[in-house]
Amino acid sequence: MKHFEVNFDGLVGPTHNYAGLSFGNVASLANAKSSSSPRDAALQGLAKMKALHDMGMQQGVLAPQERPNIYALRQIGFTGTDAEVLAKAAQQAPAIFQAVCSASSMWTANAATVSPSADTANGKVHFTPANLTNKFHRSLEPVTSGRILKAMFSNERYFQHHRHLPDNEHFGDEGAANHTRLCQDYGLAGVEVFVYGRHAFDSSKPAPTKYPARQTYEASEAIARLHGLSEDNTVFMQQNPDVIDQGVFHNDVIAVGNRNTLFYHQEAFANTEAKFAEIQTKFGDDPVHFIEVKSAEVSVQDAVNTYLFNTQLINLPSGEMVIIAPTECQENERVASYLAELVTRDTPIRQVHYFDVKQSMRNGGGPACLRLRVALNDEELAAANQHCLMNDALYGKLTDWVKRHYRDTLAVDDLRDPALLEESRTALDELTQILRLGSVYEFQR
Ligand SMILES: N=C(N)NCCC[C@H](NC(=O)CCC(=O)O)C(=O)O
Repeated sequence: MKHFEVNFDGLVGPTHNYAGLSFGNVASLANAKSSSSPRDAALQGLAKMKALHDMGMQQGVLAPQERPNIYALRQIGFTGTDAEVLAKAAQQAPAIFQAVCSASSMWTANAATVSPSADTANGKVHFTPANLTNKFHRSLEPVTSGRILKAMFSNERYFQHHRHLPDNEHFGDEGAANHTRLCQDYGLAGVEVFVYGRHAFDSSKPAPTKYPARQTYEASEAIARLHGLSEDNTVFMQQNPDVIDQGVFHNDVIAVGNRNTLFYHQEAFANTEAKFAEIQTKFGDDPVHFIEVKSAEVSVQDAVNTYLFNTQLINLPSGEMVIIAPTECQENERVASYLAELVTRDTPIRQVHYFDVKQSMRNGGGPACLRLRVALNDEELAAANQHCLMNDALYGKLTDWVKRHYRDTLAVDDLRDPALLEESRTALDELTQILRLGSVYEFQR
């Protein structure tokens, strides 16, 4: 039996914009109110997916969500036709209106936490959509994320879907952005590492003071319970509260793991030594490569600005491990020279590939934010929705679809245009046919 890690990248939605919605995410606040290009954003994302497919990787696509979210506006009392609801909300509650327009579902590392069948008690692949309660605009995602994931992984013999955790900050869950899995091979039981920012039910424990800790310990524990993980293959680690206060709003902004390698910044975690010892014990006899980047080599600030750790660490079919990095890393002298040197060191990482995902980066979303990892064996892969898997034909269809439906530029003021809602629905209706998802959107139900 063969085993793969399949990366499902989020397709950027037609309303991609910069609204400054994410307190604690430095890029989101810095670029607030700039104009965006939904078309370029979607094409940049597709180019990355196609390039990984061309490298021989299994690559998938995760559909975006319907925005503006009229239903959320109706729920809070705006009435009338869809156009009237939009106009009233834009005028009376502009900040809320911008939040319901966000294309933030593109960052699919926050769509769900996924545990592969090798780790779970019942031998199925488990999915729990993230509730994303810390940000209103993101809390609108989990129901549709769950529907889309079910439409992609519908076979109950192999896949089990859970409801998202209680919609409350005590169970704040940010999905795979705060979860990484170390293993000797994708098909073997691995160690699932959950990284949380604070304890919700114990205020005596350390927590950041300036910016929010989005992921709680209690949420991480709940996911491990739901997925039927055993204590022997689960580790809970706290993120260093000081780095959250420096703009590290998700753990995947400061650490990334793949197979036997954890690439991380010296300041990433609290209680690092004891937790790494636990990871090594649970991992087994083979050594885990803990690749530490020292603050003297790359500062936390440079890591946050360039997303050195929001890189994808992947194994090519040849077995070589490579880093997929944003071009921001190449443009920063210290980070670029660090990476150039890293691949000459005695670690499993052999190459660096740079990608332009600047449209996403301006909202604090690097290559790793844009993808949800799902480790599957060949039977499970065959049971998944094949129309969501990247190949030359799908790439052609999706680039054509983007060019026909997406605007080249979008200013925050354009969001109030009722035509944008219609454009978005027309595009998504066609997309569900291309990806054979069925009626996953409210407007289709
Ligand atoms: N690190 C990972 N895995 N994901 C990045 C998510 C970025 C996203 N930005 C935003 O939602 C900004 C939207 C705006 O400001 O318009 C967030 O903060 O949740």
